[in-house]
Amino acid sequence: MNQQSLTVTGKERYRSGVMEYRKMGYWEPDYVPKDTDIIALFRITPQDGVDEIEAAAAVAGESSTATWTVVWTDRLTAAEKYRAKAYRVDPVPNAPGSFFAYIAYDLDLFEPGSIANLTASIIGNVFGFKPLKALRLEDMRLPTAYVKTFQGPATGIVVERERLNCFGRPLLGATVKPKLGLSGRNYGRVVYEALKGGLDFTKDDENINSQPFMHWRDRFLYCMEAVNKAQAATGEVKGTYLNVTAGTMEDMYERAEFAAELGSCIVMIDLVIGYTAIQSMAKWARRNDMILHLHRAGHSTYTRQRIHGVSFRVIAKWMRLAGIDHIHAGTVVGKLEGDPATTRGYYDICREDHNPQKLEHGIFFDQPWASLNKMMPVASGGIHAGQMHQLLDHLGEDVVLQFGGGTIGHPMGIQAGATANRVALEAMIMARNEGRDYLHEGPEILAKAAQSCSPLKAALETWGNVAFNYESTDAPDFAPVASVSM
Ligand SMILES: O=C(COP(=O)(O)O)[C@H](O)[C@H](O)COP(=O)(O)O
Ligand SMILES: [Mg+2]
Repeated sequence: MNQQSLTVTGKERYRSGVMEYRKMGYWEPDYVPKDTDIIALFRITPQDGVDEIEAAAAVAGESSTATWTVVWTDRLTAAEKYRAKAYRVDPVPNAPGSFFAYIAYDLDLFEPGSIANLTASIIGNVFGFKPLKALRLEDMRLPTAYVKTFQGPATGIVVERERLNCFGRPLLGATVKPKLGLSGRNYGRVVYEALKGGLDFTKDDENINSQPFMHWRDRFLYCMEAVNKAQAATGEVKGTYLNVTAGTMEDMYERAEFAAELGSCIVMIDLVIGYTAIQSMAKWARRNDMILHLHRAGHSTYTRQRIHGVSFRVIAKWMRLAGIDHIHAGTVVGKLEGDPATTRGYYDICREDHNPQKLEHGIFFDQPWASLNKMMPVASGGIHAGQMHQLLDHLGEDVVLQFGGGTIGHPMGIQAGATANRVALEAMIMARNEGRDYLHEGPEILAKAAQSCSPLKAALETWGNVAFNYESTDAPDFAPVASVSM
């Protein structure tokens, strides 16, 4: 592999016509990234006959200053500085035809505090570029100087726990089911039963907005009545994520304001509303002392395949910058995609002050978070009480465990479903706190707790053996290798 600089200099560089990207200055193997540079790691799969260095240089070019031909107007700018620089290309181990390309971008290329601006460069035109068969954004290093231009999570894990008065255990939630079709009053009944039975939160599903069968105001009114009644009945702080996703920003603000007026401690949005709308809602949430929950609806359309799209670890980083408090981050054991090591990487991005490089979890760079609040990961999608030991082991304590079908589908009713989950969780936390090997003794711990809790007994009988054992499509297909330090 040619690791020499090929950049053409002097008068020749600006001769009109087409010049390879690597000759235009987008391939600089000697470049040492500055502390303030943004670094992107792409997995590139060039078309047959396109060499990897040219492909990497093209990605650097098309995601920064270049077009397909030489333009003399470059000379009116600090072009050497503004050009993104591909500085390292490694073959992906065990994946012939794929390469990791490291590209550094000067901080000046980006507007402070704007995910929209960042993404317009990094995942803009370049993903449709013909010389590439496929392109995947695997990871990014966001420098402190850039991180500090964002607000970060509106509330954060510490303050969320203080507001909820809940410490030392994962939070418990449930998604109201069926996803669509319930009237406001029946919907509120589901919320009340689930909260009264022992959950901390219930939530709207991603596609509940304001449909003919239940307009949003009805939902909010019945849900908050249920929250207030459940709080009075249990003496605990409860919440329900009111989904304020709507067709316009104005509608979302109107819904969020009504939620605040009714005393809700949390509102919810879907990833599909877009980065700018997400940032606006995060600012609103900070101004209004509101926890902001994000459902990642839509992400699998571009995060799931190893060779093309954007890794969810990058989306998680962008969302921490943008100001989300809760983010769906996978369950490992549930019904949706989730390789254990890769998922662990996502959770670390949400919850650590600083992420050290950890290739085995898909973390390619040291990532400082520069005092931005932490995001609470949410585990949701096909989980049930019988998996409590595995969930605690994989996901830790600062997480919302969210059982939709696994609460509402309980044979003895919704309250019983909630109680089964609360008892299973508390039994597991007690075992952990007593120093027991709860992962291996898990089934035994649950069986013992079920002896004095008939809802848990019924949950284990109904779902105890349900598992979703499929091969992951997003586990690394390469053995992690020690990387060269930058
Ligand atoms: O409705 C559910 C889960 O319902 P149930 O608990 O009945 O399966 C959520 O939309 C998924 O969590 C989304 O997936 P993810 O959290 O992975 O984004
Ligand atoms: Mg859902």
